[in-house]
Amino acid sequence: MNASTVAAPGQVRTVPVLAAEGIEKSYRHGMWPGRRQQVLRGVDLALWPGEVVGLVGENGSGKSTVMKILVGALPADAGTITRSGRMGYCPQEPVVYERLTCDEHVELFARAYGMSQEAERRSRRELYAALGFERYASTRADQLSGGTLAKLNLGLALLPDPDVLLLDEPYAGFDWDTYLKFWQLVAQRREAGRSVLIISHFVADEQRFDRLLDLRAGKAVPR
Ligand SMILES: Nc1ncnc2c1ncn2[C@@H]1O[C@H](COP(=O)(O)OP(=O)(O)OP(=O)(O)O)[C@@H](O)[C@H]1O
Repeated sequence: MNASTVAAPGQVRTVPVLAAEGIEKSYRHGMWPGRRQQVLRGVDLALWPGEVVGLVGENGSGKSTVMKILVGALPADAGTITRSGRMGYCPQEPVVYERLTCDEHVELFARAYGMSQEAERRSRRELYAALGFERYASTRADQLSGGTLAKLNLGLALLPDPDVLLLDEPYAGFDWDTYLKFWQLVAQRREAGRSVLIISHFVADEQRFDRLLDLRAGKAVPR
């Protein structure tokens, strides 16, 4: 697959914001060099502007491994990744600092992203409102519930308005109201031409996705 020439279904001459071709990955287990577990056996996928795609697979099928390779947090054994936009990544386990409040996290991440104070203020207001956790603005991370921590995790990935948002099991800890808010947010991003890749071991609402891929036997198979 060539990221610059392949057209999305129904689209002509668009460039994917993220493309993976022939991704392979194995992990070594134990001390013996021969004991390797081949997890990915040639994963191909492309994410187009304005698309919401689901990558679905059973526990242990390699979803988080794909995600980490896509964001560059883990090297692949073989294959290529092409990225053409700003990436936002929301890992399965929130990476936060226990002693910092939600507001302090936003400040820290906004500075790391190089955002202006005005952009930070606007983005913070929008995210707190969209996910409904403004009342926890001054609460330390170690005092947040699991669901609110998941909202902070998602909010921090969304802060710089990335072209591509990669979410690893994003709604596992959400209550129903937050689940619906989450999908509103995803729909807004799609309308704005942003792309979202969601990985999960289950998909309850297939119609909310533009496409689904099943991760099976180390490959991503269109459903
Ligand atoms: N760092 C590692 N070292 C060795 N094996 C690993 C490592 N990370 C993952 N694995 C193995 O690779 C396989 C795929 O793991 P991965 O976490 O990518 O799957 P997953 O589909 O995200 O699973 P889950 O749905 O349970 O989160 C599993 O068998 C796991 O034990």
